Amino acid sequence: MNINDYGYNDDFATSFAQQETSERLIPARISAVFKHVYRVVSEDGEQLAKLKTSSFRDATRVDRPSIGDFVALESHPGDTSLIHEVLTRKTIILRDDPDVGEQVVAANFDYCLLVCSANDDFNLNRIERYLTIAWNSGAQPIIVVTKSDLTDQLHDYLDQLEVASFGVPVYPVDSIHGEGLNELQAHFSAGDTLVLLGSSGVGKSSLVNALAGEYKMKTNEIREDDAKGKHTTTHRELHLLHNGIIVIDTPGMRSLGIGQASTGLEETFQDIESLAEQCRFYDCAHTYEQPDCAVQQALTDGTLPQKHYNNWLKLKKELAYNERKNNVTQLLQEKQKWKTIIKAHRDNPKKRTKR
Ligand SMILES: Nc1nc2c(ncn2[C@@H]2O[C@H](COP(=O)(O)OP(=O)(O)OP(=O)(O)O)[C@@H](O)[C@H]2O)c(=O)[nH]1
Ligand SMILES: [Zn+2]
Repeated sequence: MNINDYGYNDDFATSFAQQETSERLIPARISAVFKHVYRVVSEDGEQLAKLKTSSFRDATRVDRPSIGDFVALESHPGDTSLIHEVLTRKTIILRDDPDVGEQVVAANFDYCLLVCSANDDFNLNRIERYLTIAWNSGAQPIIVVTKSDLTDQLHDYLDQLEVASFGVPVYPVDSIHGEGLNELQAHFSAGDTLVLLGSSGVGKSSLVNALAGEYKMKTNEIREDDAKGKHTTTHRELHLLHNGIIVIDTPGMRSLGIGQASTGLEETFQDIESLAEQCRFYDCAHTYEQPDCAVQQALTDGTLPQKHYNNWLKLKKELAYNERKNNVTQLLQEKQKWKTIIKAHRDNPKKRTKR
């Protein structure tokens, strides 16, 4: 098995070369994430791996490997291998989970496919949300309109997308009969990694199967705890398709908040952002009827669609909320740090504690 087939390239090799260890390590990619164990692929083939405890003792959830990550592996063929380090990520999608906090949904993908279907589910606001996430991830967004065979209004949908996408490529496809697939396929090369963002039922799995030809999405099971004979299944997986394209499949993609995607928001709403720049009021919120506000004027003369503007406001609010929440978290962490320092000082007043 050649790790380059899995998207390993010079950038990751540079990150890998920075290891300072006497052990023999090899580069590997995380191809499945289970509760306490990972599946990795490397020149030694497919194997199970665990975190090397000493390397990840102080690691946050975000520091730990996620699907798509490249890692430095102490390989033990036939036994459980050890992950020493996560190599510098090229792209990333984060998700703030109310139960477990911030975590990495996927890493190191080249393209974000924003999948929507050409039927009643078609929703421009949702596309704008996905665009925001995609721009912020660092990967290139591509919009795929599935089920093109089920509508006679395809051109209407494509027109709407052309306005909203600012040059992001848009591909209509019919995954069942194969229409439009060659055009989409031509966008990718072997070794490219894709993630698909889209609501349940829009046709993500069908699209992957269609792109892959004979490939069928398979389900995976793993025996996690031999002593108790427990089985755990997962959907966090990375697949190498027969045409050399790599697809990350994770349920985390179905409902995503925009997190702190301020860059993504600027890209997605670049028309409003540039209107806002033209606005002559220094700290205008562009939200209420102010006769000379450039944004309000564009709304009035109809050059700025109201729906697009409303979604911008909504996502901006969500962003502001997330940032406030993050500040509170930082504040609490800071407080906790000082508590620890004060306690250490109290327990041992002579010893100076490091901040
Ligand atoms: N006619 C037509 N049907 C499609 C197309 N793509 C998907 N479908 C159908 O839409 C349904 C949902 O497709 P899936 O591929 O399972 O959707 P998904 O996005 O993977 O759904 P989740 O796994 O729930 O996220 C299935 O019945 C597919 O056969 C298409 O291009 N044309
Ligand atoms: Zn204004």
